[in-house]
Amino acid sequence: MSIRDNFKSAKKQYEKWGISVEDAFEKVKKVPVSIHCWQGDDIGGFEVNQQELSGGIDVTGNYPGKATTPEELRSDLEKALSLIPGKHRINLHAIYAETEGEVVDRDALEPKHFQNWVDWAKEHELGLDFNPTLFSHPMAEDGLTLAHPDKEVRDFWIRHCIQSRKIAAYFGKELGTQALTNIWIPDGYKDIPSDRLTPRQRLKDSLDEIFSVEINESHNVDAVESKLFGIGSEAYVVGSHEFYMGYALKNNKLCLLDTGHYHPTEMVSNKISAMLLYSDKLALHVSRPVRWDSDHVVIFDDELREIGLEIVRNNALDKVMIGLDFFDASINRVAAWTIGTRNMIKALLYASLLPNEKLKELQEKGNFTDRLALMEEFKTYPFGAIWDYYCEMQGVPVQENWLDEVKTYEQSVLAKREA
Ligand SMILES: C[C@H](O)[C@H](O)[C@@H](O)C(=O)CO
Ligand SMILES: [Mn+2]
Repeated sequence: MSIRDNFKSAKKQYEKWGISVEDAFEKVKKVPVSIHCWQGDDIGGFEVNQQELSGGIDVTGNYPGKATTPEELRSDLEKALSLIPGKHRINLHAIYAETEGEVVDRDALEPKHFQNWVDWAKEHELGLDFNPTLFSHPMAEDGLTLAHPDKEVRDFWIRHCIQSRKIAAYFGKELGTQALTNIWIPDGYKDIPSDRLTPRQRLKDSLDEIFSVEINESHNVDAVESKLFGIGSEAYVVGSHEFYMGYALKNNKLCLLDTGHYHPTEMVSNKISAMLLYSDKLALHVSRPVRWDSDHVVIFDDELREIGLEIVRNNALDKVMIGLDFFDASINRVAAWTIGTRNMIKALLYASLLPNEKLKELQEKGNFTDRLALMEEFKTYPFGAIWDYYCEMQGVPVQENWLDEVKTYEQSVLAKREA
């Protein structure tokens, strides 16, 4: 049977429940996923004085073919994008600036240092998002940045964040699509602090200073990303969830929830509806923590499906800004992007093909037997045939056929790069 024949027969099964597959396609097709550039080079970046990765995050693996220039990274992204259905965004970190061999410190970065990215994004009709990089830098050596006791250090990072927002606003203006600037800082302590309040007070003051600079909101929106712990900040993280949730609500900023930044049994899917009751928008870093914030490639697992469901059934596709954040250097990096991003989109399509209204109704009536039965049965509905047809319609490889393209790219491009 052809992809189309499989699709036609699968579609009938969903239609039994009044589910329009075409409507689901239309809905999902419009959702941009912000694809993080840093999977392509293990968060190395292109600074002239490149520093070791710091900030309590780690990339493991040494798969050959890592991008070492902006051109290589963009070429790898293009390859991945050609295998992913839909139109998406690319998420940059400040360390991906191109300064033509000149040493430009982070607090002096300007939009012009990202002009190549903007030109490339225009050419490929992509939106761009941005992150100031408050790690892998001598000024972040002791693991403290915006909450540092030394005002000179704080001021340096405040300037960097202000510049970052200006860069993102430039992206938004040039590309005609609002950029998201997400601030994540590593600040914390390895061991039990004797004062939790003072660093948090300093972080609050630093953020106030950063956001006191007015930026055109139609070009840029700001988010703050919390974390539970990192390597070297096991006992205390200044920017905890409660800290940023309070800050974001009070100051009209977006909370960014990274799925790897909570206690292992605490699920981001369970937070979305609660947070959307109090803020119009929310941002995500979809990742896969394996026992810790390990940033494994996103797979089509229970939590990803649940995140998709929470976004879809609460009509929040335009309220939740979906970004990815994983980095695996033990596998082909183009494949990593392709797997993780296809899975994210797959989860949204899966969620759009559930009888969500009926399931809500069953819950309201207290009919938990039917609710569970249907939710379980739908897991083995012929979703694969629908997904395959969606990929075909979107002009990207069906099933694992994309892997052949990655292998060809590996042989013809990645394998020729210097180790
Ligand atoms: C590159 C990092 O993953 C990113 O800046 C941050 O979002 C994070 O999740 C740190 O754990
Ligand atoms: Mn993150």
